[in-house]
Amino acid sequence: MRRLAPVLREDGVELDLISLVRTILAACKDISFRVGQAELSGVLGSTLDENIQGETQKKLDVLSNQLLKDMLLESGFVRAIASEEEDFIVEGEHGGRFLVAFDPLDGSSNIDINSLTGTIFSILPVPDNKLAGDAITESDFLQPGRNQVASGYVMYGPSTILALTTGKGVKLYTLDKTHGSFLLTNENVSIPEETQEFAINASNQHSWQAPMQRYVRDLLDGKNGVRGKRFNMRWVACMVGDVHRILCRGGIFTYPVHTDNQAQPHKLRLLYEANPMGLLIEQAGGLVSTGEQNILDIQPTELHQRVPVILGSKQEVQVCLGYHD
Ligand SMILES: O=P(O)(O)OC[C@H]1O[C@](O)(COP(=O)(O)O)[C@@H](O)[C@@H]1O
Ligand SMILES: [Mg+2]
Ligand SMILES: [Mg+2]
Repeated sequence: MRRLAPVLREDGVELDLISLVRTILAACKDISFRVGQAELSGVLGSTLDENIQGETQKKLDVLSNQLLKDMLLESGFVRAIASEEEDFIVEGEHGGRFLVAFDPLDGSSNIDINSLTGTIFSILPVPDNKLAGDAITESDFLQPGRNQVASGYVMYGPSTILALTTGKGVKLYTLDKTHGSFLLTNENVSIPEETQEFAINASNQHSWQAPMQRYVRDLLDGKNGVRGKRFNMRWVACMVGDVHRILCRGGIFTYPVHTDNQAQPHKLRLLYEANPMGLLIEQAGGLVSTGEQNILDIQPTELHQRVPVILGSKQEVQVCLGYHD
């Protein structure tokens, strides 16, 4: 099986970007080890702190953030980082040509129950108008998802798996823990266009808007309803796990608008959840939307901006969007 770097070189990926991806993966290998050690290395449980989004930080959220932040900022390839666990951007070397936004540990509520978690990353170019010595500001990160030069996730499950796109399709790599290399295990991920599987947190049903209510009701009606087929439901409570399932066998995933929480009507974050996952899904032949527009076309206005998300198998997402027209 082939290793990551030669595969990326063959895809024509520039050397600095390959080195940057390898830096992210070095941190992820460390996170993977610590997730596996769990109770044995005292990393389970919460800290006494909250992040800027008002969520209690788990010890592994903080640890994973620190590992990624330190390794990226010392790498020389990264000009600045943005993270779910950092209130503001953090600047690195002045020479770096890339910006990295990441969710250091996705699916935090799964940490203490030994269930799926992951790291999500988005790599953006430093804007052309920035000279080598110029300070990077938050606005430099506010680029549409289409600008991403690469995105991916590392999933910490029974195997540690990397899903990566550099704009030429999506490839999966599995971490061989015997010698620490990510080896190519699927060179061309392709999401089936149709599906009979959906993922939504149904406990929020009371607060969905009318189109989503109608769409899910029709799914639940099964064979005798307007859809004429039975749908199955899955919910991992970790976006990485749900997106991974969709890359493997199709499906639709949505975290829609909540009408009962005006202060925070959306859950998922644009820069380090929706955009990187959006690029992966699109590159694998799927579709991503807020219900109104393609997620990758959104012009971000805030670092920790949240958006509604509908993604997955092309035809099923189109059906769902039909209810929103
Ligand atoms: O707990 P809920 O409401 O089902 O939400 C689950 C969603 O929240 C998230 O866990 C948010 O990610 P974090 O753990 O990084 O905050 C997603 O991964 C997942 O899809
Ligand atoms: Mg997350
Ligand atoms: Mg997180």
